[in-house]
Amino acid sequence: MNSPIYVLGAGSIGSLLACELASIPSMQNEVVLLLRNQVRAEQFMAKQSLMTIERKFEQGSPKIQKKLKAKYPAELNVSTIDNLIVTTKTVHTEKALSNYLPFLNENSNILFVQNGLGVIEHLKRVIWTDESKAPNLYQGIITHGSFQKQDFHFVHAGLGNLKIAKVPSLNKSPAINGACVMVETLMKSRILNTSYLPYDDLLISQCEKLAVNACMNPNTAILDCLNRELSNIEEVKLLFKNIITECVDVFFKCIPSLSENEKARKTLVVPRLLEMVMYMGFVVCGDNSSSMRQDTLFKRDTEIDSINGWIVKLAEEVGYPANVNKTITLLVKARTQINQRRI
Ligand SMILES: NC(=O)C1=CN([C@@H]2O[C@H](COP(=O)(O)OP(=O)(O)OC[C@H]3O[C@@H](n4cnc5c(N)ncnc54)[C@H](OP(=O)(O)O)[C@@H]3O)[C@@H](O)[C@H]2O)C=CC1
Ligand SMILES: CC(C)(CO)C(=O)C(=O)O
Repeated sequence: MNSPIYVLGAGSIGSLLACELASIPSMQNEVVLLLRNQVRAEQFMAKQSLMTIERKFEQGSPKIQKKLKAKYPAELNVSTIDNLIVTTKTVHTEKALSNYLPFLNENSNILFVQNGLGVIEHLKRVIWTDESKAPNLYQGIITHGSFQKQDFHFVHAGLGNLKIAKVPSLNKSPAINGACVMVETLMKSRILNTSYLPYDDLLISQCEKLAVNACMNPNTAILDCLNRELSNIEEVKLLFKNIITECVDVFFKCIPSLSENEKARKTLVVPRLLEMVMYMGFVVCGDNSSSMRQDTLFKRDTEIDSINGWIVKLAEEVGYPANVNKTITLLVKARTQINQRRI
């Protein structure tokens, strides 16, 4: 790798990716965290610039510690950022990215590893309006589970995978649509289990993950419960079925590339997605407190607008009444404000 990989969003997922990258021999001094401000940078330095990841899925929960470089906007002294991974929550993406736009150009590679949909489309509308000058954009879908134990100390609780695809661009030649060196480097990590897919295949996975998040995240936040507490309740199963039915209708009404895709037609079907949601939510991640419940408990804004809210937004554009997802979205926003008002 002849230029650093910057990680914007050194939280549960960003820190996991940064440490796994730093574990690759050729990358030891080539991973740079982009922290929010000088205070955060000083807090990291107070930890001797060590990031800790506990591998809970391995015998004895071994800790890996990596000494990482870290910068904040005012002290970044480079001409360009060639490779950037964005792992902020979706709701913070635009503001976080705004500090680094002067360093990004049409040759830069940006990988977004986030739940939900709509972020890249939004950034293309408000920042990269001329696609010929936009960076090479990649979308990542991650099923690893990670949570913060202490500042700059995270627990890699669930072993999963990372799927990546190049987001199609009208102005980029097909040659550029292959995996860049940053993606190839991520694929060298055994733990991350990274694969590079055609975009149409990734989009199907992204919709599957959205169905899981659209059911599990808001309802655990609204009802303030662990994932597994929603299991074996007929009313929850019916609610999930209604949420997923609206999601599937919107997928095929609003995303042309999906409606023309035979594989999508066979994969994104309600009964199959309902079983996947309950397996992922109640079994694989049953003991988790969902990221959205954690955000409401810690008085943080949630990603609801990129999940159920994105379904509602697309549905409104075609006059489809996604009333279940609309109600869920409103309830999460009410729960968020109730918690934020509490002393
Ligand atoms: N955690 C998980 O298990 C999973 C998460 N995901 C998805 O991955 C994405 C990231 O989630 P996760 O890692 O859990 O989120 P976290 O909240 O743990 O991390 C987000 C990080 O972004 C940082 N950040 C926010 N604004 C800025 C800014 N302006 N400049 C620099 N840094 C900033 C925060 O910094 P600070 O510490 O200073 O607030 C925080 O460390 C989300 O879309 C999530 O849904 C997907 C699958 C599983
Ligand atoms: C699958 C699930 C719901 C696991 O908690 C998740 O992705 C999240 O919490 O964001």
